[in-house]
Amino acid sequence: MSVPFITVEGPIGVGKTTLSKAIAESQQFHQLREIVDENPFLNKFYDDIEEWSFQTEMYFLCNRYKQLSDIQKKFLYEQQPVVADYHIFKNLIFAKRTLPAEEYVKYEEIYRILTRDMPVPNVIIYLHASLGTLMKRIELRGRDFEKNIDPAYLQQLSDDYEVFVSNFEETHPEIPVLHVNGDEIDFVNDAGDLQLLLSKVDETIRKGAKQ
Ligand SMILES: Nc1ncnc2c1ncn2[C@@H]1O[C@H](COP(=O)(O)OP(=O)(O)O)[C@@H](O)[C@H]1O
Ligand SMILES: Nc1nc2c(ncn2[C@H]2C[C@H](O)[C@@H](COP(=O)(O)O)O2)c(=O)[nH]1
Repeated sequence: MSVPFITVEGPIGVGKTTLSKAIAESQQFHQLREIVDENPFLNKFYDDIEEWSFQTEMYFLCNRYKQLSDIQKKFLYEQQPVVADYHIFKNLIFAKRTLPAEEYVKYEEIYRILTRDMPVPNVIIYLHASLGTLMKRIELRGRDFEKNIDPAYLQQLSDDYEVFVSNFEETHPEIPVLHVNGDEIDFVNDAGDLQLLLSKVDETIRKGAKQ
């Protein structure tokens, strides 16, 4: 049995951080949260994606590399379960969308080198929702730099996630992926929905831990 390492994935604002916190609390797992507000390029990125994409993607990649290396040493090697609000593959989804092709090729090489010995999750929870729901939640969260987020960019990323996750499931059949429709399940305001979801997560963790 391997120690549970769960990642919650999905497009911007879908509820990854919120759900991973709920899982961490109910299962007594360590919660790994991605660093967003500290990213010095994100503000500028949303003003001019073309100009700032390389710095932004490299920052996210280096930061996640460091976080996951630490998690491996301090938690997973010690048999302590972890739930993260991202899978490192999200770097490729964003970078493919934001970098010019020739830069993406270089970026992907660096990504492969850095992630070669990164811990691999044994369960993925994939949250998805309609554009309307994502926009509402981003507004609710109220981050300044996301105020003028382009709905087309958000929709493209959502579509990219669908394609990526479907390919991932084909290439990694041993890793269970729990799909959650965020339009239908309100795990923030409906305690019944939350309990139902947590029990499905629990079932999926059991499946994943047998790998
Ligand atoms: N299932 C849900 N139902 C209602 N509100 C939600 C739901 N999931 C998240 N939210 C709200 O949407 C906002 C964005 O959630 P967050 O967890 O930060 O998303 P992410 O980490 O995917 O970007 C937060 O204000 C959160 O309370
Ligand atoms: N260009 C990139 N932007 C990213 C990446 N990871 C996150 N982000 C942005 C998207 C949101 O504005 C904010 C928080 O992300 P959530 O998915 O947690 O809402 O940061 C990335 O790799 N590249």
